[in-house]
Amino acid sequence: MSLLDVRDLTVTYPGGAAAVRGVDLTVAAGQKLGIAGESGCGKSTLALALLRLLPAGTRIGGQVLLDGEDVLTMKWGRVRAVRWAGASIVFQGAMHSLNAVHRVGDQIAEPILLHRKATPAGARKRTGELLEQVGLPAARASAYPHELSGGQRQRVMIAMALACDPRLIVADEPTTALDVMIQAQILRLIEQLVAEQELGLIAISHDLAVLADTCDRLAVMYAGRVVEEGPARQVYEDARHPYGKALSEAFPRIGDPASRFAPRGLPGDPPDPSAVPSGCAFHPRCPVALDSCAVDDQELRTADEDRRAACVHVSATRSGP
Ligand SMILES: Nc1ncnc2c1ncn2[C@@H]1O[C@H](COP(=O)(O)OP(=O)(O)OP(=O)(O)O)[C@@H](O)[C@H]1O
Repeated sequence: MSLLDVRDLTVTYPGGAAAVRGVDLTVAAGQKLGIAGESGCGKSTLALALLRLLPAGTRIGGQVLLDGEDVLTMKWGRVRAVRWAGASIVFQGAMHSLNAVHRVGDQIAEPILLHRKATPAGARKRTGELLEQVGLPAARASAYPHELSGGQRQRVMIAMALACDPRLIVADEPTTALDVMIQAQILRLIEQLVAEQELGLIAISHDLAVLADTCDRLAVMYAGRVVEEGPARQVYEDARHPYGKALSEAFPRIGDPASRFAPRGLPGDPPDPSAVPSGCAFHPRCPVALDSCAVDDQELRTADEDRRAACVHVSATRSGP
């Protein structure tokens, strides 16, 4: 059984924005899945739906099976426990997620006291261990968030996410606000923790190159759907869906000086989720769209062993459009 098994997940915000439209995903213990897509494609909504963190009135359909238990139908008391010990989220912008008036050690200790029923001394000890695990001295527990650098704060967020020994970490743009060197350090840290503890990881980013470097598998989202999925490097280097291709060409290719100087942009924007185009949602921006693409929607189908893509061209030729 997979650690996480998402089946036909749909999310519709109050007002009718269909931000996630029928997503299937699996993550095994020790596996790192990257989710890529431009801003507005539904990546954060998907992450929030996994732990039922969406605003009241949002309609969620499908199943989110964490160790076989459906998060979407469990009682709220159980959901709160699962949010720490089952799956934890590391958000972007640690400054906004940490409470400015409390010492970081107290913030890490809080879920340990609450969900692990630890004694204050036990929680303090565990907090020190967690800080060291993320590469900070245990004594930094007494610091306030503003006394730490951006990278250190993000390390604290990771320590907090690990506080109750979750099985799955969801990292939503965890390094976006950091400079490139610190980004790389934080990503290496997440990779190392995932490997050591056999955690599952969902890493969310608009940057396919970063995800290809960090993850085992990649799912590309467009207009609330996964349009392409497969082994990370293969999806990055040889995408089968025209959107995956455009996205990988929009970023400099690591180790390829020619493309570093000529990243191609992707004209237009993802659609408003309240008015998703008919047929394949990508057709208005697609360079290889057929007339039928405005009418016929495409399901994800096997493009090659271990790879899936939702494009009319995929079944026509093995190497795609
Ligand atoms: N509370 C809300 N009510 C209505 N629509 C929303 C709400 N939150 C997000 N949306 C819409 O849902 C769509 C998906 O947003 P989401 O934040 O999930 O995308 P994303 O791919 O994570 O983008 P980003 O990288 O900018 O976070 C967007 O069009 C957004 O405007």
